[in-house]
Amino acid sequence: MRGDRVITYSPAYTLVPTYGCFNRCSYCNFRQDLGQSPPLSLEQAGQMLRSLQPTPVTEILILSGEVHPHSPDRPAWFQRLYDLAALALDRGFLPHTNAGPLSFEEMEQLKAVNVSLGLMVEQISPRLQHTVHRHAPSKQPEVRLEQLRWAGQLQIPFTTGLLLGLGESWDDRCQSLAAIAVIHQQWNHIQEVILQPYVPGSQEDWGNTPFAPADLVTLVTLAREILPATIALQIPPNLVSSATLLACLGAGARDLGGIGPKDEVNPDYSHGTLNHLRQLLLSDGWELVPRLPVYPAYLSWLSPQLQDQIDANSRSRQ
Ligand SMILES: O=c1nc2n(C[C@H](O)[C@H](O)[C@H](O)CO)c3cc(O)ccc3cc-2c(=O)[nH]1
Ligand SMILES: C[C@H]1O[C@@H](n2cnc3c(N)ncnc32)[C@H](O)[C@@H]1O
Ligand code: MET
Ligand code: SF4
Repeated sequence: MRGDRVITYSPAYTLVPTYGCFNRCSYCNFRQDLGQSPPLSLEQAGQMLRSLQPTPVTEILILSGEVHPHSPDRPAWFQRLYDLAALALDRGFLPHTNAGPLSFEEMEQLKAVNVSLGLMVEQISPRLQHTVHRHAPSKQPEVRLEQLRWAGQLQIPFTTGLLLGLGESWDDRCQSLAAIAVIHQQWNHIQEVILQPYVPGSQEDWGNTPFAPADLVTLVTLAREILPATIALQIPPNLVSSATLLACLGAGARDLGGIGPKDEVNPDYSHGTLNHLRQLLLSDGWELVPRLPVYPAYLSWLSPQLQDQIDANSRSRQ
């Protein structure tokens, strides 16, 4: 059954350095106003990591609200991102950070303590800067695409994706995918593309209609045509029905992303049990298999220290 019937997921736990964010994306269920969210201390993180040590978790997803690039608070905010990733590594986990746009130097520093980094392109249509991203300077398309280029230059295995249902057209979606494909062509660093449907949550003001499930299946088909075959397509299983998930797999999606106790981005939609997912996939002949937050093709890009850590990690979990 192995081979072309395998679907992967990453056993993950999410650490949130801060929910405070200077952007206000209309659809966000995560952010708090700056100063309202006490930062996660290294002591708290250390305790949490200790409690995760006997579990199958390998990935620590570090997902953060953002401080303005020119704010005097930026260096302390960045230092915490760095320290949390270093701590997670030290405790035997593999960090993946998605904290919004970084400077080139910040990205270079995080490469030393993360096995991959991530940033959603979301959509490259500039029209959204006048609607859902009116108060979100970090979501300027050119800023996002520049992040992808810098990650390529730095040889950082990278996760990106589209956020769907923001008011974009089919042409916008295809152009966003094409922009990712063009950048990947130059550096070969995009390991996976997430197709993330907008679903309404209880913490946002926007409350738009959810992205249509049939359109998600169509988009998987289109993405498979636009992106090279080596890039995995990821569908978050907690945001779609069982039937839609199976249809997306049938259309070419091959990964379910990080699965853990809480989806911090969509806290109203918890992941079912792994057993339930495994059974569902099995009913269509798919085998659900854990993976690391770095895809195998990119291991040689990591520092010798990170490679050693991955070796130790796989030995301890055999
Ligand atoms: O549990 C989640 N994991 C999210 N992840 C983690 C993802 O599912 C994987 O665990 C990592 O990409 C590692 O392969 C993201 C990673 C990114 O780089 C960018 C966006 C996301 C979004 C989510 C998300 O909404 N929920
Ligand atoms: C971590 C990533 O999650 C996405 N994101 C933020 N809010 C939502 C939502 N309500 N639904 C789906 N995805 C969302 C953004 O694209 C962000 O970059
Ligand atoms: N703030 C970052 C982004 O939007 C990551 C977390 S979003 C909940 O890209
Ligand atoms: S989606 Fe990310 S950038 Fe936008 S408000 Fe939420 S935390 Fe901030």
